[in-house]
Amino acid sequence: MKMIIRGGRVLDPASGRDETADVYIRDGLVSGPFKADKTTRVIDASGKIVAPGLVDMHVHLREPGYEAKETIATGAAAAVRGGFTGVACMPNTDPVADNRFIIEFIKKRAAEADMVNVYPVGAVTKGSRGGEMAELADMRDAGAVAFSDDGWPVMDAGVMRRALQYCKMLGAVIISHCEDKNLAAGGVMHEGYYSTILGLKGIPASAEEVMVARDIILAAETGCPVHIAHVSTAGSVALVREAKKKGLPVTAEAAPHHFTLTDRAVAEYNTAAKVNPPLRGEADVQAVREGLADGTVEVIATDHAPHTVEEKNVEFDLAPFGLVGLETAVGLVWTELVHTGILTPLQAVAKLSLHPARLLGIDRGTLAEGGAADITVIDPELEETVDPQHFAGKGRNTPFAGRKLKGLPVMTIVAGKVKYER
Ligand SMILES: NC(=O)N[C@@H](CC(=O)O)C(=O)O
Ligand SMILES: [Zn+2]
Ligand SMILES: [Zn+2]
Repeated sequence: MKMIIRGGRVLDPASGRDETADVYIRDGLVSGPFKADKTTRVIDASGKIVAPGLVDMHVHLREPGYEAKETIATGAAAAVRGGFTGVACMPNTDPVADNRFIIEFIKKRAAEADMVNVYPVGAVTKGSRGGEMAELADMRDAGAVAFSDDGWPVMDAGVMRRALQYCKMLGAVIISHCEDKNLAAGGVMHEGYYSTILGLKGIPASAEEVMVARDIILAAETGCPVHIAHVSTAGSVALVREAKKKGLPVTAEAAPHHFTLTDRAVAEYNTAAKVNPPLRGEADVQAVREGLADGTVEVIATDHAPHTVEEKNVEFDLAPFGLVGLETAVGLVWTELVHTGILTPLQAVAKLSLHPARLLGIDRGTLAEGGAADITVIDPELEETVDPQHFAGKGRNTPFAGRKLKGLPVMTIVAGKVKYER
């Protein structure tokens, strides 16, 4: 199958390319120019952005074990509808992805779904219980792209230090869910004005920040890279910024909900706004935006965390943490960051494709000739009101229902095949 995507604004952050051009696809790869014949599909992309396929380095696909929330197939469908050609899935499944057999199972399921590239993340510790280290080398060998106990922190600094040293040897990054369990204990939302008003137990900013500081100290001491998942506070952004200034191997990601919403979204005890780390205050949201703008936060990742309606439809205290993000991410990035001038389109695309691909060490995130034809086409002017009933994923737990978004994915191409078309 041959394809020509004509006349779009081609953005390729790897080369800084930003120009109106045609993109050619042949045999699943980006190719040099050729003449269209009867077998060539020609797509008119005028007025649209043509970007390397977007990579979400932080999603929860829930399989094995929690198939009522999501499966690899439904998560993959949500991904392509959201403009993503690749997703890295977290190991907090049942059983936990802490050995090569689960990693292989995930890859097999992903191949059967034949929709999107799925990059499994292996657990740092057995069962993600924070004690004994998991079989990292074995999982790496089976295809784990990174390691994380996401959902839980690695509370024991000694274990974290040893895991970092291992991961450096393996050439894989550790993705750290920064949460001091003692400081966060029992909290269900951000500790601040709204937690007081609502009478809900708060999670202080310090619960995140002491762990970010610890991980930076360990990265400095060992020289091993650490990636901070879902940064949510002004203090975390400042710590990462300082670490980078010192040249330490520290990177960070932010989720759309953390650069868009404050803890005010919880005000009607809306469990769709219950997430970990929690939605923070105004100054935190501002700081995350500044961190994105100045390059401190180089990745945007959704932390797509589907739960069933039944699980979320309970008292706020009892509801699970997490919200779905795959199908609203591009719209939120464009509406909140690009149309507002915080990021250029090229910067936004870099944070959604090239940067996560580089961190995971995968051969994606560029439109260079000869590479896999994973491509996302975005209409920056297209508007839509979020309606969770239209989601391809199983989760309906979004705090963005009814919100108007401008800038949406209109075509998702994986290895030269159109997997989503609006
Ligand atoms: N973010 C969340 O609120 N929940 C995630 C776990 C996590 O990312 O820490 C989940 O698995 O549901
Ligand atoms: Zn987490
Ligand atoms: Zn997560």
